[in-house]
Amino acid sequence: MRYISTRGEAPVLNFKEVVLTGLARDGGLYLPESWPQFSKEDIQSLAGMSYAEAAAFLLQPFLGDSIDAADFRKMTEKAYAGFVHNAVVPVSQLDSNEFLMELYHGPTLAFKDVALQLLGLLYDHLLAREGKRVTIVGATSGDTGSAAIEACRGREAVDIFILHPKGRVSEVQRRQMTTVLDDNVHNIAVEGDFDDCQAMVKAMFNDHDFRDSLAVSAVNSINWARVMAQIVYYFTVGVSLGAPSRPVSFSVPSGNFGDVYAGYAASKMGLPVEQLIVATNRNDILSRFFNSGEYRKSGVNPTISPSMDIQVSSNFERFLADLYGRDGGAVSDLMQKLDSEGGFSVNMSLLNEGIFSAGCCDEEETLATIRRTLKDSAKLVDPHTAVGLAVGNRCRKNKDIPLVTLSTAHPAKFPDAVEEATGERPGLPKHMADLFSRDERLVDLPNNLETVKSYIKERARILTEA
Ligand SMILES: Cc1ncc(COP(=O)(O)O)c(C=O)c1O
Ligand SMILES: N[C@@H](CCOP(=O)(O)O)C(=O)O
Repeated sequence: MRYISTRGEAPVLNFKEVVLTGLARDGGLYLPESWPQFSKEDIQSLAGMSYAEAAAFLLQPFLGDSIDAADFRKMTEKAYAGFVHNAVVPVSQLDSNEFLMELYHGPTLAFKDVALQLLGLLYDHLLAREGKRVTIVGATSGDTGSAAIEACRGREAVDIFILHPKGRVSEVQRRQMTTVLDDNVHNIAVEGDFDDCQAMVKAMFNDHDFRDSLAVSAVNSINWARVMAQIVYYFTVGVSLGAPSRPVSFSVPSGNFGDVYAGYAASKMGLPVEQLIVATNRNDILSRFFNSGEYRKSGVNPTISPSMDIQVSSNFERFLADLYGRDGGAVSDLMQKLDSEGGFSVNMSLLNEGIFSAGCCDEEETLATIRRTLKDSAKLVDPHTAVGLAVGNRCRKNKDIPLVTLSTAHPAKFPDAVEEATGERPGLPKHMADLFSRDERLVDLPNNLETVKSYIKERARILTEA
């Protein structure tokens, strides 16, 4: 499998290179040159497989000859061994044809673990073989950071620097990151919002001297391996609800457009998907786009679903690349317009035939949905999941087709919102019970690219131990 940049100007890479590279050198994102195809029989065969087996089976075509199949199979087994539920991603039923995909049974209680537990092992495997080291630089609105830190802590070949928007993640999310005291872990609280953090990370990749001297790599969904690993659960859950014999719809709480893009990839690979519903909080650039064709930035508003407080969605560029027939020049022009004019429009006729629908959910509806889900289905959900449930119900076109809402985080990560909605304060699981008494280590830095770069350069072992 070969990987090309959305902007068409960066070198074509193989899987190993794409995992270690992160953002393409032309500022674009890598994506596979073509989508692997799975027949009905292939998809049906997933029914008899464990999650780890299904992951190895579905992801094999993306690896090319970068990783031996038997080695990769061992990696998927190890990656998912730490999930507390044997099914890894179980499904629960809320109503007659409504389901929750429970993505929060990994070590940090959010869907990010599904991909990052595997990515940590991929780094080990690919770096050890060549005796290399990388400096990971990532941005988080709360969940990617802790999942990436958990996956990379203590790894000799990796230093990890995570930027989060100061005061804009939940206290549980912050502590999950800042109480990891391994020497290779660095937490930076930036005076700004998530978009500022993500823009700084991208700027570091676009500074070629900086990225080359530090061997900068990415744990955000700009790294293709992140999106790739997220494709698997659409298939396993789809099959458990009758695919490939009948289609399934998914409602996906969305911010950076990585998770829902993985669902789109699954449909391109052969999974029968009726609807992919993009559910946003009041940071609604994606919902506005799918309903009007206009993609236009506005300021980020803090909400009770803080991990989706995003207005510039990284993976949207991957979707644009497909929308424009992989025309790198057209994608570059649109991304340039986004920078210089704050937005752009696409012709609605390009979107009308697609499987996407979209909507947004305000704070009141989010709280009401948490409350109603507990009352009607005896299930406590987090605010991100509630956004998915509310919008999914509004945008659903056919009630005979199963609707699966992705439950992207455990309610205990957002205890204040859940308590406000229901009066119940969800407790942390045993392995995190002492989270609030652990020591924290982090640094506060201004929203200034050069200051953050200097901080990283002074600490990255690839430079200090050279
Ligand atoms: C709990 C939770 N739900 C939903 C999302 C949105 O996912 P994506 O950024 O892939 O659209 C995030 C952040 O990524 C998240 O942490
Ligand atoms: N919601 C995310 C934001 C980063 O998204 P990513 O999927 O690109 O890593 C978070 O919780 O950090």
